[in-house]
Amino acid sequence: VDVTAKGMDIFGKLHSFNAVKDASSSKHFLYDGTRGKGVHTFKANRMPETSFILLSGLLGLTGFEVESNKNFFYDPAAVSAHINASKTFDYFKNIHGRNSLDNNGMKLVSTVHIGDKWNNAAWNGKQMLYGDGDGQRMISLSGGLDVIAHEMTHGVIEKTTNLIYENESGAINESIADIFGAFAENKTGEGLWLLGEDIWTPGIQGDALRSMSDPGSVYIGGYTEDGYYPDHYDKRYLGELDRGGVHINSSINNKAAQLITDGGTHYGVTVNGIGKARTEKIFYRALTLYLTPSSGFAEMRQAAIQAARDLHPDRNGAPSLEVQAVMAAYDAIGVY
Ligand SMILES: Cc1cccc(C(=O)O)c1OC(=O)C1CC1
Ligand SMILES: [Zn+2]
Repeated sequence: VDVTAKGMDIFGKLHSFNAVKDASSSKHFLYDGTRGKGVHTFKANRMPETSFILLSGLLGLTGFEVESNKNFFYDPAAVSAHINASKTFDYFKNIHGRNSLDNNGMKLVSTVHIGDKWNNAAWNGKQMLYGDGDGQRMISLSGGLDVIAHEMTHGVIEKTTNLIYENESGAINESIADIFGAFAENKTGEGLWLLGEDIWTPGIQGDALRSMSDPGSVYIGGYTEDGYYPDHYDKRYLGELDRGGVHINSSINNKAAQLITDGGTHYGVTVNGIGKARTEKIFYRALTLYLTPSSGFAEMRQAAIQAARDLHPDRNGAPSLEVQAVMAAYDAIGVY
């Protein structure tokens, strides 16, 4: 039976959400049967991430049902994961007409409290996994809507283009996940372009895991020449760490997405922005129609231009403002 349940998220905010009451008992489950084939959130009781990922892959282990007291859930990390998975489901449904990750209502399974102070979140090919963070560098990752939408977008990518998760195609994979992570969170102001800001270093304000608008403002140490995330193709990381820099070079394409949206001048190239509503449709169409598993930066440029041209055709032989913005943005990051 679908009931309305309540619970606090990791920031102490109270939410009402759909849950299910077991017909034969008064037990409630964090299962929302109203979105696709369901949004179901579990807990892993700090099972080591290696064994959880192994058992999840081998036996389809998802963890344990989250306890409730009648219809009140008192596991904030689980409530956060449940709320944010529902919000991301709604984003893909309402904005892109996509019914869950596989466009066939696929059940959204999340498991929180994986590992001990695990500073990670991951999509393991079947579900979302969240660590609690160590409390210094990160807090419970399920509290970041952009993190959750990032993980779920890895699921969408797998079910569509399935960009190979290494080197340039891996960087495009990561960038697409950041782009829809940011757009699903849909914050106004600077927060829009920050990733993980809500769950990153609780002791420091204004910083984040990554910045899409100013990648070079985030220090990552010895991975890159100057120790900062790259904001131009000529500054890309060419080593083999991080599977060929998938979380590093993603910042280059992230900058292009931010320029297409907001406009701006980058390395002397000026882009006239076209706003979020048109940019997110261009990237969704590029992902689902034009990218291929081995697509790198050059193919990303062509896919975005083609998607923009489909949605905003040339007029009297001249490219539309949207196509011009895409071309200029990729010029600005040095991808021709
Ligand atoms: C925190 C984290 C660690 C390792 C991999 C990922 C991953 O999913 O690639 C990850 O999640 C993110 O990057 C989200 C956006 C903040
Ligand atoms: Zn990722």
